[in-house]
Amino acid sequence: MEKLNKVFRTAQLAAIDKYTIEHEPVSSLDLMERAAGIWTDRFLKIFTEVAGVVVIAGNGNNGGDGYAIARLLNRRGVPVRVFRIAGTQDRSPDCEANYRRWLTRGKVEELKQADDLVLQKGEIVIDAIFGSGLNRPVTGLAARIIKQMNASVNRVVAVDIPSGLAGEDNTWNDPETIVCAEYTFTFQFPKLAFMLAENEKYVGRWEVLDIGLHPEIIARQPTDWFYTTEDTVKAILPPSPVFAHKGTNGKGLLIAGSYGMMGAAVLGAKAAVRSGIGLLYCHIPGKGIEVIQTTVPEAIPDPDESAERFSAVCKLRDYDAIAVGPAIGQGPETVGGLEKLLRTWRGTTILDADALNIIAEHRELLDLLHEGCILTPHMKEFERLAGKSVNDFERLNKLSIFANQYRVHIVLKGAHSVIATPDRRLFFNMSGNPGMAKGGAGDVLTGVLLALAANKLNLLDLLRIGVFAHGLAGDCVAEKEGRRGCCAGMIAERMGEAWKRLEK
Ligand SMILES: NC(=O)C1=CN([C@@H]2O[C@H](COP(=O)(O)OP(=O)(O)OC[C@H]3O[C@@H](n4cnc5c(N)ncnc54)[C@H](OP(=O)(O)O)[C@@H]3O)[C@@H](O)[C@H]2O)[C@H](O)CC1
Ligand SMILES: [K+]
Repeated sequence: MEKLNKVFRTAQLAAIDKYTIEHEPVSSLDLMERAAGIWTDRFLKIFTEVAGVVVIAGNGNNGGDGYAIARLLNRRGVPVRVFRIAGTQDRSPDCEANYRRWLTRGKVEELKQADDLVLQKGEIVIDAIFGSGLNRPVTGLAARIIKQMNASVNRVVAVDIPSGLAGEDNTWNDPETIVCAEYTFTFQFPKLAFMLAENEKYVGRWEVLDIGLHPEIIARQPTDWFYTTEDTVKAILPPSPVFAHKGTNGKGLLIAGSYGMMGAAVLGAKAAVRSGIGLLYCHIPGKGIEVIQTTVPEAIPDPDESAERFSAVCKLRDYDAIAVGPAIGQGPETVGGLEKLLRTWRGTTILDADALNIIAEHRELLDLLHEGCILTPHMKEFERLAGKSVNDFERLNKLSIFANQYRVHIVLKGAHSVIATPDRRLFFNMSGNPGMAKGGAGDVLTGVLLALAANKLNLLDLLRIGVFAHGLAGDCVAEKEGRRGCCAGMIAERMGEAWKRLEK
């Protein structure tokens, strides 16, 4: 059964805690103890040589976690120093309880000014000032202390969320007063802010720790944000049919390439034939036949009447899906060809690269989009379609509005590629690595998606599967060759390895 990996708004977390406390049942103090224990175990697994830690604790429950973590680390033999920020308000009840428990083992030093935070070489700072309860930008002494932490060379590890970072929208925030952590161990759910590239400098590497919040409330709480992991894909990937023949595995058409730009067609075709398509037709400019035949012999060339570019698909066979766009250019004949295709073909249509650039320039074509359309822009292509955004969070909003307005599915490609559905849900992808940020990687994705669409998977499933598998293939390349050496051709080559890992 598919496990829905949900991302909740931080405002929903208190209700999830409350339900767990009442229905498990468990006291809130014991829940905090459990969370701190799991956090401490994971911290010591990742940070194996810890000379000492400095916990900076706030007054809310994030601070409570901090005091509990201090005690648990101290019990495991780690030298611990604990600081609190002078002049702040009363501690929450669970924070107070853990503050007192800590005082039985050590002292709490007060930071009256930022300079009081003097860190020893090798000490790791554990940031437990603010967690998911942050509701305004950090100011005053706490802000100065955060700046001091960020200026130090010591490693910083955040409890739940870097202090000062809001879980979702940071448009109103002061970037100078957010902790820049090297690692964040977060409780139960990733926060939406972790998915946005602009917050990477604060969150660092992050991991979700399962602290056993109640499954009933997790299932019941509504959200329109989800994330896709290997488990998700394994659960939704249909098994290969035992009695398959090339007809049952679907027939797809890839419209790609122009004279001198045939690489995109080759990459897309290679990826498609390695992703389970039964029959792949490649619509390429007349002069491109030899290129395709020599590089992807599995593909059937469907040459355009034009020797140099895409102008029209003369014969629409009984395709199950069509992908159009990689390196087709934006000349007038090609614009005409795309328009005709959108008017005559209403099946699953993957629109990428130049197809999107053409639509952005010829906005009347937007009206030809239909529910079978999948748009796969990278950030710049999306901006051409929907306008500039002040930050990643605003772009995410624009993405979901655009998908809803035109009733299409969109994959916004990036570090955590995100799928937007017509009903305004967002699905963040968890595979892939920075080594994939290379020319041609998008063409490979188009080929993968075409193969899955030809297999007649529903659009949301095929996108979650395809985007994840593409990222996984990139991870397979990076594991063997390193990130620097990763290139699009290698990702296409390794699709088979990714599929093997995902198939049951
Ligand atoms: N289920 C879980 O994930 C668990 C999480 N735990 C931990 O609990 C925190 C959330 O704790 P909470 O007490 O709700 O919030 P904080 O610790 O983040 O903040 C405390 C208070 O600070 C005030 N606040 C907010 N913003 C600012 C600011 N910019 N400057 C100063 N003060 C600020 C605010 O109070 P106000 O009355 O002043 O508005 C906050 O209430 C979570 O992150 C986890 O670490 C549990 O330990 C286990 C279960
Ligand atoms: K924190």
